[in-house]
Amino acid sequence: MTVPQLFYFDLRGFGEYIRLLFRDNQIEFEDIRLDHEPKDNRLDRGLEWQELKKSMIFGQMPCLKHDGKEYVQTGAIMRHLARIHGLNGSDEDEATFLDMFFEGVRDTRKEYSRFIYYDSPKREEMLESILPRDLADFEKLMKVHPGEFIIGDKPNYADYILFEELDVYTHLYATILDKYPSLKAFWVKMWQRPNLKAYLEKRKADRVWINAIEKGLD
Ligand SMILES: N[C@@H](CCC(=O)N[C@@H](CS)C(=O)NCC(=O)O)C(=O)O
Repeated sequence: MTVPQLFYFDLRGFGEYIRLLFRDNQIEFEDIRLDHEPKDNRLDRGLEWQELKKSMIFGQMPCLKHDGKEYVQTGAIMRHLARIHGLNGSDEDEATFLDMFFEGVRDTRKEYSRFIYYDSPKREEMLESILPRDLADFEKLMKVHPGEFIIGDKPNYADYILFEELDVYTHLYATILDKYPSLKAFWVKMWQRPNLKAYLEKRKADRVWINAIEKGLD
């Protein structure tokens, strides 16, 4: 059994959900971060994205390589890891609930990406309309199952995307979670998890980008 290799840019982005899952569960992996700057495409370990892109199944990352196999598409990678590491709930119903959460959070992320890259929606629309609408939905869903996480007392795979995206939104507006007590408690709890804490603090100190530098976020 070899160590899985995660290929992604030197950003948080979609790759961060996978990194958080690995870190929190103390699963050894190689975090291969390619330089995302188009100006000089010299990449980590001499890899060059435009070159590597040609070998990627859909020409994009994240990509997980393990034991001679290649997995792409963020959701597929997360669910693959969820199934093999017991992070997919305890039955079909819970697994589907986690999928609903995952897809819902991704839909919000699509709006965020359009804001970041195309300035449409505008910041005001994100803060005054899109995020309040979506966060209220997540807050409601968060209460369906007892416990501090999406389901019960331990994170499953969808908890990592939820945590990452909530964290990104606090960079947009620091107190954005204050109106959503379950989401805020969850976000605080995740920050305190011992295996994540050290990584998150280092990430903060390293100022790893959240695809938002254009908007002056850090
Ligand atoms: N549907 C894919 C989308 C992946 C994607 O958009 N990857 C972007 C980075 S977040 C990428 O590789 N961009 C570089 C390129 O397209 O050349 C997924 O969910 O993983």
